[in-house]
Amino acid sequence: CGGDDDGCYGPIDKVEHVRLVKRIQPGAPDAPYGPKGPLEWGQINFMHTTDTHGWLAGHLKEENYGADWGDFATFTRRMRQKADNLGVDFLLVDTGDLHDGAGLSDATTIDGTKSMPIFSEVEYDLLTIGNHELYVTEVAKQMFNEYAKKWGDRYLTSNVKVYNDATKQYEHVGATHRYFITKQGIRIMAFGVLFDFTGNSNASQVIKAKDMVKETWFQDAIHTDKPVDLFVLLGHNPVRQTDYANTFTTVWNEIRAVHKNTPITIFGGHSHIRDFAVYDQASVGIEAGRYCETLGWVSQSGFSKCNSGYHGAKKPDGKKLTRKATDNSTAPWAYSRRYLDWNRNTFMYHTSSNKNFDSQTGLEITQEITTARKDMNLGEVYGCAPETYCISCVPFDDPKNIFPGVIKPAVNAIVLNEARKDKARMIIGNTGAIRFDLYKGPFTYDDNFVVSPFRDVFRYIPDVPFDKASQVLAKLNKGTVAKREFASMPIARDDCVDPLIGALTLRDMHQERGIVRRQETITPGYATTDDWGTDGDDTEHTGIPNYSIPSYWESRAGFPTGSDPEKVDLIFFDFIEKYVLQDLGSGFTSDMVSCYINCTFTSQDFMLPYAKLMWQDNIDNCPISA
Ligand SMILES: Nc1ccn([C@@H]2O[C@H](COP(=O)(O)O)[C@@H](O)[C@H]2O)c(=O)n1
Ligand SMILES: [Zn+2]
Ligand SMILES: [Zn+2]
Repeated sequence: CGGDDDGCYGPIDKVEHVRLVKRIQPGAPDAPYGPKGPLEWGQINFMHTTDTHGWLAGHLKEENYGADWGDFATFTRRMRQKADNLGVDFLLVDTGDLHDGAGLSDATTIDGTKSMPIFSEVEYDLLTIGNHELYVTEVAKQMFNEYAKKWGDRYLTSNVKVYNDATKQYEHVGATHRYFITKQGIRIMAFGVLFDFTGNSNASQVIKAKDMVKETWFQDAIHTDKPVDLFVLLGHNPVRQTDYANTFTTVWNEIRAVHKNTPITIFGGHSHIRDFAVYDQASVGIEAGRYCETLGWVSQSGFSKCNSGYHGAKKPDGKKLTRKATDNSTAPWAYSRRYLDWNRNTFMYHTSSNKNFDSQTGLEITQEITTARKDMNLGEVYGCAPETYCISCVPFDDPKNIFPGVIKPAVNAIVLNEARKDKARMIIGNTGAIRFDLYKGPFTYDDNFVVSPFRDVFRYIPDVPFDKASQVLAKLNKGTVAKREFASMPIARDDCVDPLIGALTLRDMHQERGIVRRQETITPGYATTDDWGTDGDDTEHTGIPNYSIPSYWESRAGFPTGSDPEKVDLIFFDFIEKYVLQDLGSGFTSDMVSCYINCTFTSQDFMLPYAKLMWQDNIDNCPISA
């Protein structure tokens, strides 16, 4: 057991990158329980990715999401070819958040240096920007100077500007909008909008949607003399609109006020869920999950020579889409939607390609990923994790929850300033900084970024009276400050608000996320409920529990036994410094805050030493499967 193709999970080679997920061959006895049936093709067909966060190597420990960017590139090419053969349109769209979540994107000095050239090898038709492209100035500039140039008018950043060092002005990163005509004659007007994000560095400006829609270019675009058969609205926003998340509604209302019947098809993101929302009988929106786990599919028919420039096949595939957006729709538009699991079996099934699936380009991209991972030592093993610890599959206080199970003991053991080791300390973090479950088995350099990808510096205030410090966590979790500051964020529930974005917890409302190891029968995984019901998942899964978690965690160390200390060192990520200070109240100011270990010791730096310290048992014979 150990090769790529022998049907077993191989051990991780300490230095070499070895695919942990076997490359599934169709028809193999243990091929995953697969898609429920062929996709329904329409006159125009969209595939959608969002929140890929650097997961281009695929999920090396989860077979059900095991395809890599090379496999995906092959799949998209084959689907494009299939569309051409059917005489219909095919558009591939992405809605941002390309970094922060995996070693490939985050282990370089500037995020994306290695991953972005690989991402960019897939030919997208439309893309838009996510908040993770704007936290760090160098990343925002990379998008502005390199990828916006490369993607040209396909990159739509209607409300996002970046400072241009040459002109000394803030300029739209990509295009504000794009008018184009598809191969089959559909005349499209497209926009790309980011939610009202405020956590960006000063290298960028995010214009609120309510202000953007008043701008001349936008009004001109929706009042254009050119014929528009379809509006495509891309956005790094949840498609399910609430009082807190209403960017799409704002833009949608403006378009609808002018174009009463023109279809508006929407592609969202940011809340990391599978979702499909119906806006009206001529408008639907899809959100395709996160982390290269999901590929979204939307097809649409109803175009004719009376209502459009469409000149392609009337009934693609010999069938006709029949499902209207709403039950009482009188509009001609019919749709299908599907959430595809990101694995080779899915890709092969939907292209009927069997053993001939791989393409030269796809294999080359896979090779590039393998080489990059090797160069970056991403497969290097630092420890053998004794258990699987998850973020939300068990309650927050369960020993198998990642916060009590790993994060708190790890910061207690590793985040220590030697000069202050005799002081009692409290460490506070936002749960949103911990991005993924940690699996039993080899803990690699890559896993460090998978679990804790950000470079959030540990800062502290020395000698805070315990009675003040001990109130901070509850106040942060109550979120009064956060709600005021982030009133426009997509907040799901009061008890599980991530005040900095608030969106991850929306997932709780819609679905259960599963961990998949091997798939011989129906397995745990996404079991999605959306506006059309429960039939959207391409591969059926049983769900797994998904508990809500608070927005912040706290850990205590160096406390005297049996009593509370008079004072503590209060340690926290710089990312939440503003809120900690506000919740400490009067008497606490930013000049009291300094770096705790040093100003380069960040949330990327505590997991690897912890693995080296605590997880050395079985290190040379560390099994990956549970
Ligand atoms: N330096 C940072 C940046 C972000 N976060 C966390 O990420 C959340 C946003 O992620 P999305 O993929 O949903 O856009 C944000 O709310 C923070 O929780 C962070 O911890 N540190
Ligand atoms: Zn995201
Ligand atoms: Zn986001």
